[in-house]
Amino acid sequence: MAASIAARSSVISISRQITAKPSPSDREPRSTVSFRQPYIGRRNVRLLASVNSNGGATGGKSDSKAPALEIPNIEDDSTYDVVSGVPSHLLPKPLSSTQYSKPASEGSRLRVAYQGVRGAYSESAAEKAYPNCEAVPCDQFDAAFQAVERWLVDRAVLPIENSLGGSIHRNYDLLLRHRLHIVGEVKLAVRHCLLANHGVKVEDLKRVLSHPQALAQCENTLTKLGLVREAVDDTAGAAKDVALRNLKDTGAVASSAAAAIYGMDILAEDIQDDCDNVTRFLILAREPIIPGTDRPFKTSIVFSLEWGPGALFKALAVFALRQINLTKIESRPLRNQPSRSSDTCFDYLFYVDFEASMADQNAQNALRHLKEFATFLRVLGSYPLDTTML
Ligand SMILES: O=C(O)C(=O)C[C@]1(C(=O)O)C=C[C@@H](O)C=C1
Repeated sequence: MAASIAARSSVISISRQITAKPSPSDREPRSTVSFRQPYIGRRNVRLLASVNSNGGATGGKSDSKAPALEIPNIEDDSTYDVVSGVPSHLLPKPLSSTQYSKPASEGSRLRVAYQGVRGAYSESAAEKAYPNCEAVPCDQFDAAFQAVERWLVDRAVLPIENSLGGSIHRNYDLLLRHRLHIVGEVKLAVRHCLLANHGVKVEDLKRVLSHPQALAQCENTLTKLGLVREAVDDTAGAAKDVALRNLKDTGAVASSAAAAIYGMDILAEDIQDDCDNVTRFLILAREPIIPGTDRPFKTSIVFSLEWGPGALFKALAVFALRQINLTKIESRPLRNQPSRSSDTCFDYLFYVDFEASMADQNAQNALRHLKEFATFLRVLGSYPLDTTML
C-alpha cells in the first residue's frame, strides 16, 4: 500500500485505499454514542505508508526507500485506534479548542491538506483556518482524508456545503468511512471569475471548464453566454489546464488568485448567480478537540433510525424539546445494509449539525435521548462556529 508525495508542493495522491473499511453497521455497536470510538478487542490493523524524498511526512523518514511503516497484528484485548492501530494510551492527547486555532509558530508550520491545486478555493480556506500553514494539495478528497490518517499532514480542510450549490455529498460519505474528527469550520466567500488566455475575448469562447459546484454556482451567467460546460476536479485545475494547453476557445471559472498564478486574463468578475456565495469547509484532525462553553459551539452527528412512521420526527424532537437549534440536516443512503423494511430498499443515514457544545448538559441529554432509539449514532465533532461571515 503506498502513499506518495511527489514534491514539496505537488499533489498528494493515495494510490490504494486502506483495506478494511467496515460498514457503519459493523463498525459501531448499535445504540452507541461514540465521541471517540476505538475498536475494542482483537483486531488486525495494518497501516503501511511510504513517503518519498521530498515528502516530509510528519514525524516520518524522508527517504524514497524508507521502509513502509507496518503496525503489527494486535493480539491482546487493549483499546486501539481504528486508523493507525496504535494502542490508545500511546496516542496524542486531544487538542484543546484554543490549541487548535493557535497559529503555528515559525519552524513548525502546520501542514494542511486540501483538494485541488494551487489557487483553489480550498487552499484559501486552509489559509483562512491556519494563516501560517503549509497548504498541501491533494488530487482527491479521499487522498486528503488519508493524508491526515497516515500522519502525512496535520489537518485537512474540505468543502461540505455551498449556499448556492448545496451539499458536497462525497465528503458526507467520506466522513463516515474515515475516522477523523471535525475540529472546526471555515466559511469562505466564493467570488468566481471567468478566465481566459491572453488575447482571448468572451466572444471567442465556446467551452468553459471548472469544478461542478462552481459551474452550478454560475449557472445563469454561463447560460447567458451560451458556453458548453465541462466538469473537472477543481477550479484552479481548470485554469491551469486552459493555460498550459494555451486554449483559445476555452475559458475557466476560477478565482482571481488562480488567474494570477497561471498568468490568465480575467474576462468577468463576480459571475456567481448570487453575490452571497459562501462555501462552508470542515477542518478535520486525527484527534477531537475538547469541547468548550466559552464561545458558540456546533456539534455534528450522524445517525440511523428504525424504519417507521414518525421516526425522523421523533429523532429531531430530542433537540426541539431542549431548544437546541439545528443548522443542517442531510440524508445519505445507508449502503451495504440489508433493508430493514419489506417494501423499500431505501435506508438512510442522517447527518445533523446543531448549535450546542458537547460540554453542555442539554446537548448530552439530547444525545442520550436519541441513543435510546437510534440504531447507530456517532458524534463527528464538537467545534467552535465560524462567525466571521456573519
Ligand atoms: O475547486 C475549488 O477551487 C474548490 O476548492 C472546490 C469547491 C467545492 O468543492 O465546492 C470549493 C469551493 C467552491 O464552492 C467551488 C469548488
